[in-house]
Order: sequence, then C-alpha cells, then structure tokens
Amino acid sequence: MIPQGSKNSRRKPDSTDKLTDGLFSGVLAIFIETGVSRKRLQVWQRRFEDLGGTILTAAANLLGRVDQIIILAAHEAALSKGINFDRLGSCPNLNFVQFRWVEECLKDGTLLSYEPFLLSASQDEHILSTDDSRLDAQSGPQSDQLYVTPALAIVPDGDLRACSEVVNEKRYDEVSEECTIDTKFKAICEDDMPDYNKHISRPLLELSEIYSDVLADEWRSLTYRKVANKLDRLPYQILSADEVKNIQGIGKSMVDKIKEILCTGQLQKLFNLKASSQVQIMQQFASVWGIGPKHALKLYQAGHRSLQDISEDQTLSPMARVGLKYHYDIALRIPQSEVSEAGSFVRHVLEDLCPGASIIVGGSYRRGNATCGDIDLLITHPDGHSHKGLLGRLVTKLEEAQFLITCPNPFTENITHKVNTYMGICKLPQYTHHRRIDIKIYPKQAYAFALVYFTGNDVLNRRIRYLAKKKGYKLSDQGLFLRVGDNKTGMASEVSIPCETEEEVFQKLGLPYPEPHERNW
Ligand SMILES: Nc1ccn([C@H]2C[C@H](O)[C@@H](COP(=O)(O)OP(=O)(O)OP(=O)(O)O)O2)c(=O)n1
Ligand SMILES: [Mn+2]
Repeated sequence: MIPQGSKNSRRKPDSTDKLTDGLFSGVLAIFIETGVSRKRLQVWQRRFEDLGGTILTAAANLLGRVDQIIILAAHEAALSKGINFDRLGSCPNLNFVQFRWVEECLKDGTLLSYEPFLLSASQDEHILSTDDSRLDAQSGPQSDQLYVTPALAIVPDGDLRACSEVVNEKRYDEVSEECTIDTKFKAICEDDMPDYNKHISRPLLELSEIYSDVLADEWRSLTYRKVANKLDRLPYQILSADEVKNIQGIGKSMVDKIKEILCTGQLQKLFNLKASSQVQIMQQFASVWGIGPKHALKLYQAGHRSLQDISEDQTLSPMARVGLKYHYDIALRIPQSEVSEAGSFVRHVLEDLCPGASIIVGGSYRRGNATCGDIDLLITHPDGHSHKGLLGRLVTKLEEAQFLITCPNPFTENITHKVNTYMGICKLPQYTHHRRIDIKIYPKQAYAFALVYFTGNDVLNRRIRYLAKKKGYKLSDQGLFLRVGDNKTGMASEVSIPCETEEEVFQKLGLPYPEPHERNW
C-alpha cells in the first residue's frame, strides 16, 4: 500500500509540475468506453500507457487497496453505465475526469490539475449506501485530510492484509529522526518506485533476461519485460491472478504464469530453463569477460560445449581472449585489502607523474564491501586541464612497473573525449592473482557525477536516474542535464548543471546525502 500522505502530495496534479518523461507515471485509470469512438480511445490509451500510466478495466476489483484512481469518461451519462463501485472499493481519491484531461496533458506536456475537467458523479451517494466503515470515512475529515491519517476507515472489512499494510506505511516526513540516512534515502526513492509486486516481476524479468541473453529471442524477452514493468508500476499489491486480467496488455498465457508464481512461488519454465544444459553452458560462455549473450549462443551453435572448446574458436574478440586467458582469476573475488594496495600503488605513480591529481578507488570497494569483483579507479585533476593526456602517460608508467599486464584493445587516448578509460588486467607483484582493473579519467566538472555513478551500486544508480528523469533531468556519469522538448526524443541539454561534490549532486536531486557504505542496495 502506498504511503498515503506522500503519494497524495506527490501525485496531486499541479500545473506547475513540469514532467516530461513518465508524464502519467503512477496514475491508475479506468477508461469508460461509452460515448467515444474506439479509435480515439485507443490513441489516448496508447499514449497514456506509453507515458507510464496504468489502465485497468472497469471490472477491476481493487477492494480499497489503491488510494487514488481516475475514471475517465466522455461525459457524465457515460459514468453510470461503466463502473461497478463495489468492485472498485472505496478509494479516498477517486476522481471522475473527462477524456479531454488526457488530451490537454499531452498537449501541455505536464500533468494538469483534474479540477477543470471533473465530471460530477456522486461517489458520496455510493459511500452512504454501503457499509459503516465507509460512513466513518465520510463523516471524518474531508478530502486532503483523509490521506494524511492512515485510511483505516476506508479499508473494507475483512481485508486485513490491506489494513496492516496501511498501518505499517509511513510518510517520508514521518520517518523518525533517529532512523539512518539510508532508510530516509530509500524512503524517498522507493516512494517513487513502489515494489509491491517484485515477487512476481522478478521471475518474469529473469525469464526476459534468459530470452534475450541466452536464447536471443528479443520478442519474447520484450513481452516479459513489458509485463514486469507494468507490474512494477502498480501502486498496490496483486493478490490474485484474476486482478491481472484487468490490466490492459496482459494476455492469457501471461496471466497463467502470474497465477503459477502466486500459487507456487516459482515459475516452472524458468526453473527448467535454468536447469537446461544449453542454458548453463551458454551462461558459462557469457561469464567470460568480452563474450556477450549473442556470441555465447553462436559459440554454442558452433558446437562448443566447454571453455576449452571456445579457446580455439576464431571468432573470439581480443577482449574475449584476454577474458578466457584470465578467466579463473577474474572470477575470483578480490579482498578489500588487495584493492586498497592496488589503489595505493597507482596513487604513488600518479603523484610522481602529475602532482595534485586526485584518485579515488570507487565501486564496491568504496561502498565498504569486504570483497570486490574488480578494481575501479577514478582520476581527475582540480586545475581543470592537467587531466588531458594523463591516462596514456599513467598507463605507460604502470606497464613499466609491470602492474598493468594487458589491455585487449590497443590503448589510445582521445583528449577531446570527456572521459578516457583503460580497461584491462593488473597484478600486484606480491600477489598471485591477476585482477580486472578499470581506470577512468574525467575532467573536474564531471568528477562528482562520475563518483556517484562509479560508486554505485547499479540498483541505486537506476533509482536515482529514474528520479532525475521524473524531475525533468537526465543523469549520467558525466553530468545532470535538463531535458528539453519532447521527451520521446530523449533530448537533453548539453551543458550540465554544475556540481563540484557528490553532496551537491544528491542535493540537486532533492535527496539526502548517503555515505558510500549506505549505497549497497
Ligand atoms: N550496469 C552497470 C554497471 C556499473 N554501474 C556502476 C555502478 C557500479 O557500482 C559501478 C562499478 O561497476 P562494477 O561492475 O565494477 O560494480 P561494483 O564495483 O559495484 O561491484 P563489483 O564488486 O562486482 O565490482 O558502475 C552501473 O551503474 N550499471
Ligand atoms: Mn567494481
């Protein structure tokens, strides 16, 4: 269940709320078909869904588990025909809105207030004619105040699960002061991306990944991904497969799979795929640095069944050859102490080469993890120009010191590039194993963004990118860019909003600053 107050304040349409991408994100709507041509309806529905809205059928049985929904109709008369109030349950923020609202939002590119588009349908009459708990809600504080108090009174009798969810939820600003920054941070981000149905969407996404990464079936992969995304966007928890039937774009075979997950907790098809020898072999091929899923499939189709087999294949790229050569070592986790020593080793060389340069060991090391998959180094120079041409000189020194062992593609530095990267293999003299290392040099104005990105983790990065997008920005390792024009084209300003520190980046996004060790999501 959604935190009542915060969702309400976040979602309440406001004409100043300049949203571009995901215009209708989080908005649940029922489209009443009466009084409008099918073609027009379909156009609106498609745009509404493309921009993040979720369409439910009029038969949707929501049992009071959503706290806001809009009913879109051509006119008032159409309303009485289209809705079953009992199935809808009592929703604290039920608005009856003209289709024109969708059209105007699309024209304007913003989520407009419902106010000028409201249709009068007497929800009150309905509430008064049903049970006592709804009467309580009705006689209690009106509209807005209903959201800030847990809406127990409006949860239908007998739906205990829904009740406890409402009670357990807290608004972000109700989160107690002594709770960690981590909790607060997650409270904000997760409020934007609810996880009510992750237990269903996760296996579907896994299946989607196997279809794209291993079976190279992009179409099936996309179908599963789309459904998983739809479920992720729902602001309430799916309790039965019947409810899924009411979500537009989910067909019978998908409903059956969701039913299976809900009933058995797993998906036999996924289980079988993961158990198949072909999938396992291809996953092993794809575990080699430099071998992607399509290549893994080609190698399998060429008759290869082991890493030994593929080592003789002529189609391997230089990176895959290096990946295969060091496969055993690369697969090992690296102890934190060794990553630290590798960082110090490079720092000493860098200090001699370019006094004043900054170097930070990023990735899982910076988040304080006990072991790391690789070594991520980020370098800049505060004077704004000495970073240019630095990577080539540094790599040469580190090769001479026999710390950098090999880099699959001949290393060339482009000083006009915003970031220069070395990706290769290194080894400290006193250690046994070869390790994967990435060294990245950024100009100082991008360094704070690069630090945020390369500290991760990837889940947090996805969350904050999503948050940035909703606020009309594009966030990357190189900056925070204001999006301009039609969001479909994905155009963003070329000049980043300046941020010198990570704190500023989080501040610009409206987030409290999480320490690196609080970024393990
Ligand atoms: N698909 C990806 C890959 C990376 N990153 C970012 C977040 C990661 O934290 C950082 C470094 O990438 P790594 O793959 O090195 O991941 P970690 O350092 O976090 O973990 P590991 O211990 O596996 O290296 O880059 C990301 O956002 N999305
Ligand atoms: Mn890493």
